[in-house]
Order: sequence, then structure tokens, then C-alpha cells
Amino acid sequence: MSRTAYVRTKPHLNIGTMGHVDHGKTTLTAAITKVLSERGTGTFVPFDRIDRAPEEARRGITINVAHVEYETDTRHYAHVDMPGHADYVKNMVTGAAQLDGAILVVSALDGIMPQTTEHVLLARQVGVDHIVVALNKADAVDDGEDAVLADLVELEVRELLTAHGYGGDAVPVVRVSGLKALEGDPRWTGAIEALLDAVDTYVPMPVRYVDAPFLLPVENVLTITGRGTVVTGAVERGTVRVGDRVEVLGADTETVVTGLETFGKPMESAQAGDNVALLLRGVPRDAVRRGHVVAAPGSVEPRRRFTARVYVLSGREGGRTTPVTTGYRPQFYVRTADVVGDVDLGEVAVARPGDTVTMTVELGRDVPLEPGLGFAIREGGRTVGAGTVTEVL
Ligand SMILES: Nc1nc2c(ncn2[C@@H]2O[C@H](COP(=O)(O)OP(=O)(O)OP(=O)(O)O)[C@@H](O)[C@H]2O)c(=O)[nH]1
Ligand SMILES: [Mg+2]
Repeated sequence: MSRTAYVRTKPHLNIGTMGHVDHGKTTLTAAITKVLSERGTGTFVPFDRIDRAPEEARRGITINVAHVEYETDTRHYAHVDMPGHADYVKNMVTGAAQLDGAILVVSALDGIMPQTTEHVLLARQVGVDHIVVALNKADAVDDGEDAVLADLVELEVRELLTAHGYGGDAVPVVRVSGLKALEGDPRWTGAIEALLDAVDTYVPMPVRYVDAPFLLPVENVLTITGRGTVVTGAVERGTVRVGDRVEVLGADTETVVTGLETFGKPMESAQAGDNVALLLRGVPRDAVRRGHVVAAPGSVEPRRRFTARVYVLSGREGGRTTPVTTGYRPQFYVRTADVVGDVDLGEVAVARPGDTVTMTVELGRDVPLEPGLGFAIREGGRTVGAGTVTEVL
């Protein structure tokens, strides 16, 4: 049975929901798909279908099912719903690295919570330049004194965004109720429309480097019985076609792309920004892992030593309460990879929480590095720093 091919009729962007646990990200994601399915430009994805594990995907070489796709009048979006729980910040780092914009979900009932702040910080670090705020659960703070609460939360969120360089006064803050919109309440489905309009207009179409050599950080690896190994992720730059030779950095192997899909639809070529699944010829499933990079052969050279500017999070931001010194050995999250690294602070020797410092890092293994690349530093399940590569050594 042949499946309908992907037709590129509108510009494609990657967005996602982030924010504190239980503030309503998944409910809102389901509500967006419901509103757009009623408009005829998307397929409704119910709440309990959004968090499914990739292994459950049965049809085609489908991509990570934490992503949903939909269209507005002007754009095609891939939307990733990021978990709020602190343990999942790792997924947030990999998800967010590919976002052109983000919807920060804040419960109007609870206001800013620790992961609200952490996600804003990480988004800034991994290069998410535009945030739209969904002030969710607005149905629960609809009248009297409660309405004042929503105003206060809105002020607080704008301040937080300004503090992290997002120009909080200009950021659209839309009061929504994912829950009521899912129930079909017209007032709140209208609020979802307003949120989508804000995303359409406030998040600009990013520059796509489609002419650069192809590069895709591997987010997930799946096996399709009888067809082979599939890797999924967002194309960081360049273009790839069925039949192209590619190199899998990390697996140290070269192969040919024998199939390409986006959201279950076959495509002849994929380009920077597309969320895709690549079928790789003759690569054993256990040879490829999340964190590996698929690239045009010879286009990138993996390295392990670099200098970086790093911001060490303060205790108040969920970071360390004690200083970092030379010899410190945390985990570095670079693109989708998670690698241990040795920190050398040179003459400065000590970095206190809240400081911005220059450091030299030696990673435990080679990864493709380049100046300007952002990364996060984590230790014992929490984010303790965020940085940018300044020079590859
Ligand atoms: N009153 C009200 N409750 C809501 C709304 N949106 C979500 N909830 C409730 O809030 C709870 C959490 O919703 P989720 O959508 O699972 O929240 P989440 O942010 O995805 O949570 P994690 O993925 O665990 O971080 C559920 O009980 C929802 O029914 C809303 O707009 N109004
Ligand atoms: Mg959720």
C-alpha cells in the first residue's frame, strides 16, 4: 500500500511546549491539535497519545511520537511536548536544541515554579530566540480576586523573561485553558486560536542553511522489521536525498540513506529544519545511538577539547551552592549527546555560582564541535551551567 508523500506547501517550523510539571503542557498540546483538526489543518491527537514511547510506533518509519504535526493558515509546524519533571530536563535539552520557538506554559494558579525558570534558562542557552507564553488554567482564575492573581503571574513571567534576555514586555502572553478548549468551550477554543496567531506572528521564520553540508543529530533509533535501522531527529543544516551517502559519527561508519519520511509521509529530500526519519542501509541497530551525528561524509571532524564561555547557575536557579574548581567532571549536553568532560579553569581556578567564566573542557569522547555551539552542564540530575563553544582546540 502506498502512502501519501509529504508535499511542502508552507514554511516548516519546529516549536514546543515547555514549563513546570503539571502546568498543562500536554493538555494544551492536545487542545491545539483539536482546534486545528476542526479547522481541517491537523489531526486531533488525544492527551494519552502524546506521551507514547517511540517503540510503540507500528506504522512506517515514523518519527518520535512525542512530536505532533499541524498547520495554521500560513505554516506547517512540528510540535514537541516536553516533560516538566526535573528528571526529564535531559529530553528538554535535546528537544529544545531544535526549536525555532517555544510556548512557555505557566499555570495562572501556581505562577513561576523551579522548572519554569530552568526551562527559560535552557531555552536561552540552546538558542531558542522566541518564546510565547500560554498562561494556562485561566478558567480557574476567572473572576474577582483570582483575576488579580493572573495579572500578578503575568507580570512575574514578563520579568523572568526580561531577566533572561527575552524582552518580556514584548512577549505575547495569552490566557488559555487547555482543559476547557479540549471540552469544546468556544470561549477557550478562541483563546487557542489567539495563541496560535501569536506564534505565527511573533516567531519569525528562521534562516535555514539548506546549502551547507548535511548534518542531523540523532534523537532516537528504531528498527523496522525487514527494512533496517532508522534514526530520527531534526536536520540541523543542509539537504539530504534518498540515495545519498552519509557518515554516522559515533558509530564510525559510512552508509546510504535508503528511505526518508516526515510524520509517516515519504519524502524525496529533506532540508534544514525538517523533522525526519532516515532509513540507513546495513547499519545494525545497536551500532547507532542518540547523540551520534549523521552528516555528509568528511564534512565535520569530531573533536574533544574546546574553550567555552560558561554561566554557572546560582543556587536560586537550581544550580550549585558551592564553587566549581579545576578538575570538576560533570556531564556535557551537546546537541543530542550526553558526554562527561574535565573542566580546567586556568588562572581563574574557581567559578562561583552566578559567575560567567571561560573554561577549557576535555570531553570523554569526540563529538562534532564548532564555535557558537551551545551546551548545558549537568550534575546529579540537575542543570548547573550553560555555555557556548568559543574555540575548538
Ligand atoms: N483547570 C484547569 N486544569 C488544567 C488545565 N490544563 C491542564 N489542567 C490539569 O492539570 C493537570 C496537569 O496537566 P498536564 O497537561 O498533564 O500537565 P503537563 O504540564 O503536561 O505535565 P508534565 O508533562 O507532567 O510536566 C491535569 O490534571 C490537567 O487536567 C486548564 O486549562 N485548566
Ligand atoms: Mg506532559
